Amino acid sequence: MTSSRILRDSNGDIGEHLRNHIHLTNCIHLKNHMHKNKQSSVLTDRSLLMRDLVVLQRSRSLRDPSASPDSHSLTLDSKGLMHKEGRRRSVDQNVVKKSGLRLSNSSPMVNFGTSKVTPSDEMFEGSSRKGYRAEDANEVYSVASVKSKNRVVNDATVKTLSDQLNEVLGDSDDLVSCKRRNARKRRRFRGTRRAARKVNVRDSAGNHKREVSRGEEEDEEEEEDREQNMNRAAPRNGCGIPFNWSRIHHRGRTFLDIAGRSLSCGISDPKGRKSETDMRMLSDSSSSFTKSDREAVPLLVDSAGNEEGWEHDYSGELGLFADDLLKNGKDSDFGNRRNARRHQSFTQKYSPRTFRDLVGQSLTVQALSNAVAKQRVGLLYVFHGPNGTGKTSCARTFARALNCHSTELSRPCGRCSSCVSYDNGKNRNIREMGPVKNFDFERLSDDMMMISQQKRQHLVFIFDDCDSMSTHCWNSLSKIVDGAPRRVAFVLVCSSLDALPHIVVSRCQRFFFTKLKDADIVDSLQRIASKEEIDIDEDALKLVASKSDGSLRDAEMTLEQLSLLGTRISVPLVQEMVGLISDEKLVDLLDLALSADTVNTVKNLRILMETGVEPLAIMSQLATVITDILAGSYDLGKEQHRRKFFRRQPLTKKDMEKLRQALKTLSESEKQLRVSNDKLTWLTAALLQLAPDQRCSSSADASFNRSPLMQDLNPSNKAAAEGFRDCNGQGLSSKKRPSVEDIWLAVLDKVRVSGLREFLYREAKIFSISIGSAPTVQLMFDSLLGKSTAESFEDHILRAFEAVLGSPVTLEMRTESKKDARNASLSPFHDLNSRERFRESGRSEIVELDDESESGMTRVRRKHLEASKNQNQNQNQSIVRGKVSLAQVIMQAEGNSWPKHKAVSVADKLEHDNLRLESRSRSLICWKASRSARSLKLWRLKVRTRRVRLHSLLKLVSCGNNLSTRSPSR
Ligand SMILES: Nc1ncnc2c1ncn2[C@@H]1O[C@H](COP(=O)(O)OP(=O)(O)OP(=O)(O)O)[C@@H](O)[C@H]1O
Ligand SMILES: [Zn+2]
Repeated sequence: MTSSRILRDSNGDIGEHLRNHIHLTNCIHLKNHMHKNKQSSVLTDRSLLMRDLVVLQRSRSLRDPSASPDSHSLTLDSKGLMHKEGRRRSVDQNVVKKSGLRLSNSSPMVNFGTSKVTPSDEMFEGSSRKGYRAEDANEVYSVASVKSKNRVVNDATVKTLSDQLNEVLGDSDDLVSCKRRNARKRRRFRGTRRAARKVNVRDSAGNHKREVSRGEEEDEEEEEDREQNMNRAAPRNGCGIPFNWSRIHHRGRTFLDIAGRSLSCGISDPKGRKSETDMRMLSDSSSSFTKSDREAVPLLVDSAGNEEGWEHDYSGELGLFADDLLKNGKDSDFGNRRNARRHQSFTQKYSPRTFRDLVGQSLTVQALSNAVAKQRVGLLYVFHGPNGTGKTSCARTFARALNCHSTELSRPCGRCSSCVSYDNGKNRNIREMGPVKNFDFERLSDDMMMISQQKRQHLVFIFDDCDSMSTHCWNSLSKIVDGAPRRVAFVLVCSSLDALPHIVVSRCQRFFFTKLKDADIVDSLQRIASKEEIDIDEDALKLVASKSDGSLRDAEMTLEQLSLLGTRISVPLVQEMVGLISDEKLVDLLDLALSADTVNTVKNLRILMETGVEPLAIMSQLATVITDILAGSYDLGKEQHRRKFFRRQPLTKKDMEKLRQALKTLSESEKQLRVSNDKLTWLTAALLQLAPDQRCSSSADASFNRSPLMQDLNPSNKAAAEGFRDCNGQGLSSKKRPSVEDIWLAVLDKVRVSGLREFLYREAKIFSISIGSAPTVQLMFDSLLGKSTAESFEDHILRAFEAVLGSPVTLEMRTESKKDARNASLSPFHDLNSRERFRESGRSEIVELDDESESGMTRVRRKHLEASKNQNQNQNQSIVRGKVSLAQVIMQAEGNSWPKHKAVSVADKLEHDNLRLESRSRSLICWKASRSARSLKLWRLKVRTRRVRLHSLLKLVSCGNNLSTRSPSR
């Protein structure tokens, strides 16, 4: 009953036609006829038929029932289905019986194929095929049936059609001549498969772009051209499905190949291919490639057939094509295909298909869609901009729009034959080249000529990552461009124009693809998340967006990764997944830094770094957190109790100002961090600068302030720094300024070996300490012997310094130069031992090395000088004799109310006597030391110095202003 319904075609002849196709392939064929006759009465049975076809198809994978006494005992995967679809099975039998073929009696299923072919079959098949030449198509099925009857199949392995095909191809080892045929067959088959593959490749994200080997493409083209010619010879009234669909399942021999190519199915298609729906089934019918394309068009499309529950129930080739078809059937931007057999990444699945789908590139989209609408198409386009912003997708959309046939819908419509053939990877008017070095443009001239004969068609070449093209390649492009006919366009895609030759770029319409705004990315992600039913917090989406740096592709990839976790996606989860530090930890770190807790800041930072997070990432996250706090969008309430700086809520105006300064410091340091090889040190230094008190003072001051020393020192020792002021003239609390002696005592205290401690106490003194990004300590010894003794304990000494200063230290040991020694002997203290001299020295001189490469992180050198007991009295002398900065002179001038002329003359003297203003760095070096030491020092400074910083110069100038404007009043 049902079978008769199936066979009843509105034209009355489909049943007859089907007799010619009792073969799996023809199930597909049959399906196509069903599809084509949508309006016919068969329509109502389509879904039923589809199930039948699936059953038929499955039967290919079954054990050959002829080997089994029970022809109806179906096994393996189709078993369940067969039980369920028992009625359908009888239908199939009827179909077969009605066809009146010489089929096996054992089971109708047998006739649709077997899973294993033996060499004897090969021979048999070879001979039986001979008969085919003289006979009509029916005979093929006779052959098939006889073949199946004679098969001895013991193999119960389920094989897909492609497996079987491969096997068939592999079987032909014995015949050399077969190999070539098979190779060709394989290629042809690959051609059909490529339709499927191409879609994937082209849809893929930029990183999976298709790389076309020209040679391969040419081969394919030649092959297709041949087919095209053959197909032209086929009867025009055929159904359009070349017979070689059957061929691939029949290990065709050479003559069959040829016959297959030239034979077209004999059924006429009364409705033709005019309707839009039918056009979707075919390839680009208006192009000259129509007929060759047609054969690779998947045949199993039917929206009615795509019922839930079995739409992906196909296996083997049928499944492959059905899957492709389902995919291609979706012409909207967001498909909702579920349970897809082959996984598509989000970037493939949600790749923009129309201009409307392109996010955040409105100007480009507007210009290009207008160019399409007004037919004002240029020859050369270049799409450039950051990665993952839609350049390639836009190029494809543009190419599709240029070739789209639709007059009603906005182009590209996704429905016309051109659009569909593109989706199937068969539109040869759109050529996409992956990153290529060389490309033979001259070979395109034929294609170009051809396109000029096709109406309303454009030949579009997309060169992805075109910056990889060689000079030769560019030259030939510019040559061909001059003579290119109308309706040819080249779209060059690259991230930067820099690598492209000007001669080409200047002839291009240039479209810059901006980084996408976070809001746009969030919107897109939200759409995907709801389509994919991903449970994700909005804040988490925002974080993903902000982390993807304007690249929607990156964002989509992250979302996909997160979706695999299978739980609700929250901010901390995202942070962990993308290697970010949780906000809580960041605020803790910020709190320590802002409250000048050096040791814990450094410790915490190290712990964070151990998780493998990048210093730059921490820095930018810190900046983000500060911005959030400033904007009031960060809730500090949660962990308030265990924090210092953030304990007070709400933050005062002063606190906010400190945060603002901290943000500024971080943003300045970020530039240095980017170019530095020692990012961690820079980050540490930057963090240590965040403490409010160090804004205009040096980082060293701050380091001292927060070093463990500060907790240990006896306040009475801290008087040494009294009178010192920072460059703004603001006095720093003496409590916060330990003397060098204090440091030395603390260090000695930390030395674990008591003999060593004694020895150092007697023999050594700190010559200088520079604290900043890379603290350096110079220890001075009285004798070479003392120095070499100390050197053998360098590790201990170093550890002691590091413990006190809270960061890695560079230790240099030296002996006093002869000159120093002579001076020392002349000095009133020469008879004192070093320790006593140390004590006597009293006050440190500070030299500011405002190294431009360390902008804002002024390195301070505390020098141990011969002290002057009467500071005022010996002021001039100490300036000249010691190492001082201009800033210090200014401070001194202010502190002592010098008259202007005195300050100026002292400054002048300084300039002449003491200053070395490095041309490149503006480092202010006040140096009074031996020539060799000086050159060493200068060399070290140069190493550290990178660029001139204007604002540092300005700072100097403003210091100078202070000197001249303030002093006169006194
Ligand atoms: N502007 C956009 N609109 C919509 N989707 C986008 C956009 N940009 C990127 N995407 C998503 O990212 C994927 C990759 O985009 P595409 O390859 O076009 O970017 P691209 O700029 O060419 O990148 P690349 O420079 O790395 O090749 C797309 O498939 C899409 O899912
Ligand atoms: Zn279209």
